[in-house]
Amino acid sequence: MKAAIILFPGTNRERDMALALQRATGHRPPLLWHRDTELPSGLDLVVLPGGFSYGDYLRCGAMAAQSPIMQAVKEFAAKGGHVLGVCNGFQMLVEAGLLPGALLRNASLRFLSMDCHMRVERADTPYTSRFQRGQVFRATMAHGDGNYFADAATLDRLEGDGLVALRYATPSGEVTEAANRNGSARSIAGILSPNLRVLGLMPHPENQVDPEIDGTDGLPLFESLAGSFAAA
Ligand SMILES: NC(=O)CC[C@H](N)C(=O)O
Repeated sequence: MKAAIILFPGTNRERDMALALQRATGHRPPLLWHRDTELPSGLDLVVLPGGFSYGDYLRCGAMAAQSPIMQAVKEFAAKGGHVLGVCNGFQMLVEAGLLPGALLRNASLRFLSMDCHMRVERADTPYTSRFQRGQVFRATMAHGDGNYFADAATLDRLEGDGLVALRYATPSGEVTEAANRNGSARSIAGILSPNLRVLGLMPHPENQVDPEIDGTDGLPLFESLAGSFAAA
């Protein structure tokens, strides 16, 4: 799998993301600067990592979505390329119109830095094939604006088309209000594009990829990706 990670001013999770991808694929992806206008040829996956791009002034991700590289990312996605956005990267994907909805301020109006659990809603996607459907995994959330919002028609379409990839849940897999710490609509933690190739999620699976640091709950996501390209 040939992946690249895009760096914006204020991105801070690119190294963790590179290590997670390296763990799954055996090689370290290059970093691209947001002012680049082209993606390397033969790329399989573009990653928009977390952070505080442009200091979160305006809305999180709104300015990054206007960066020169985003035009190339949109073209890449339109041609069927895989794009993963985590946290600030998810915010960029919605700001760029690659995924629907918006990430509002957390319902508590507080920045949340804590572990959460997510339930895998479908395991037949390039990002989740190494999980079981209904499996719960732990990840770290660290965001001020992670409260997923979309109008009822959009939420119904996402649900009806099976595009809700991940939902906040208890460790035993129940979707409860208490498990949904940021107040997201329908407890949505991550959504997919209709072709299942663009995934945005708020928690950080790249935090849990090393048994010696904080376990490997997030590793199957990266292994799923690596596996889907190895099989291609
Ligand atoms: N860790 C992140 O990517 C945080 C995203 C964004 N800065 C927020 O606070 O919501």
